[in-house]
Amino acid sequence: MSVLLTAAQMRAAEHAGMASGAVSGAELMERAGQGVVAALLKTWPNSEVAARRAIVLCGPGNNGGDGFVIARLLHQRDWQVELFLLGDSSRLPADARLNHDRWNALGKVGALPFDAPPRLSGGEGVVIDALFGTGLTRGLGAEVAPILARFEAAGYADWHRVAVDLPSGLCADSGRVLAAGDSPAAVFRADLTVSFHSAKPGHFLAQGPEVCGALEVVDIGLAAASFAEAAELVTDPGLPLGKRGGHKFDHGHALILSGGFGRTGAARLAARAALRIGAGLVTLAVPGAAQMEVAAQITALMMRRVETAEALAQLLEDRRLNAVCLGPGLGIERARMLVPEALRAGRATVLDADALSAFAGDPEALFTALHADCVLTPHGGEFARLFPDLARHLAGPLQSGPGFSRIDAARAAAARAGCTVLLKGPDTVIAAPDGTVCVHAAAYGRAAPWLATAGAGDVLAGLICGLLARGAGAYQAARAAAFLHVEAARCIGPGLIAEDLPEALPAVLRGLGA
Ligand SMILES: NC(=O)C1=CN([C@@H]2O[C@H](COP(=O)(O)OP(=O)(O)OC[C@H]3O[C@@H](n4cnc5c(N)ncnc54)[C@H](OP(=O)(O)O)[C@@H]3O)[C@@H](O)[C@H]2O)[C@@H](O)CC1
Ligand SMILES: [K+]
Repeated sequence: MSVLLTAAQMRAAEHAGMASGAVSGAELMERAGQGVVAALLKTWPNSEVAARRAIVLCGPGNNGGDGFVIARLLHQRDWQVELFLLGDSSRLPADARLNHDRWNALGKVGALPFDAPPRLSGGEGVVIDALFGTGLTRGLGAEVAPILARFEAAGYADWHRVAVDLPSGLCADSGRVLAAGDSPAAVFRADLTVSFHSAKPGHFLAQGPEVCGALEVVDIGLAAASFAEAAELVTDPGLPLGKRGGHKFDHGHALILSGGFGRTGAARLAARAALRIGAGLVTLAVPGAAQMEVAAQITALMMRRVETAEALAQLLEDRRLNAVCLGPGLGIERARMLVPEALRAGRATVLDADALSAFAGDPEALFTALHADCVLTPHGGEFARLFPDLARHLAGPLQSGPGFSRIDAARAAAARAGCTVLLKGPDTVIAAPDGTVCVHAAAYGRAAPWLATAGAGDVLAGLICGLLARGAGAYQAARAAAFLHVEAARCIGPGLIAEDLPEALPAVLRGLGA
């Protein structure tokens, strides 16, 4: 299992490693530098042959210390290296100071901010950003921002940009770019970010993937420390998805509530996803006026007429209906009427879209009715309607680090709601009320930009409902569905529309050995 370590957790892992006597700070720094050089040469093998020139920007802490190691290692490979330090070398922390002195025996230490733009003769090269890593506490102000801006100039267009641990300016915990007062937020825009031991939440959340470029995490010999509160990075479904025989009734019966005439498509998409992910039976609950429309569109799906809360209560007397999904295309009025009744019935329940927005005026009424087997699947806007205070914390400029993150927001929301919350986005966060949390990022090798399409959210809700019907717990169902949703999108690729997602599931499941 991969975990994402915050700056504080990373420091604790480092201290534990050093306190055990297994490794020294200087050794960790040496391995960090070696890891960056190895990743750099793996990414651009030609630069080893052709360019062999680097500008290294070092900051006043241990991130800068890594920069001194990188400069020395590249120098040993006959690279032309120019190095610049922000701050006073006598105030560097011990390991950084050691590596400063080792570099100083080989080459010059220029001062930052520099008077003249550094320029290694001719052609392209590599800029190494070792200004700030996990110790960044505030935005890059008037002293540092112009240094980075210099490398945005046309003369550096062909240069490769490598960030050490994190692009300077990016908050390790939240993936947000820190602001310095009213100045525009500044950040190093990397082509490659090389981090150590474990990825940080900031590599996957918010602006992280956009400014990190590619991400490599290198081993520096720290033992895997376990942090109960660390977020997991989702890289698998986490559930057995195969069917081991049995009758259709052994795989659950999902009930998807549909909206009225002309608004049934979203529920049909959700229902199709629930069926494809293996719910034994799926029934659409439809108002009378939409029955003809739905009947003309379905085959394996079943349909029941549900006009009122009483009709829903009656239907749910059938205990075989073990999972319910409300929201996609439901309509605000119908949601207000049906959601309380569905929650009263105590089934595993997914609430999405209109089922969330219906409670914008009175989120407390929803929180009181929810129970532990529920999953809320808000996107950013719906989240802000139910948790306006948490959304406000996420919005606007971040003035000091470590910053409030989508992990913090989803965790607080789940605790307040008393159920699983899946905060949707390319950086989806799923949190359980006990604080368990994971990040599912459609980023780097798993980017799925075509998933930003109408109806994709309805399919996600249907996948969760289908997995709930099959007996998965709320958190596990949401986690697995987020993974499968992106796998299905990646399976189709460009041109994807929401209808394709359920149809891609057989190939995805086959690929997973289900
Ligand atoms: N943990 C590990 O296992 C390993 C860690 N390693 C490396 O260490 C890095 C963490 O080092 P770190 O803790 O020294 O912090 P770092 O990011 O260098 O910055 C701290 C300095 O910056 C300053 N400062 C902050 N914000 C500022 C601003 N906006 N503008 C100006 N100054 C600002 C801050 O000043 P202060 O806030 O104290 O006033 C302080 O002086 C980590 O990212 C990794 O690269 C590796 O060697 C291998 C093992
Ligand atoms: K950096």
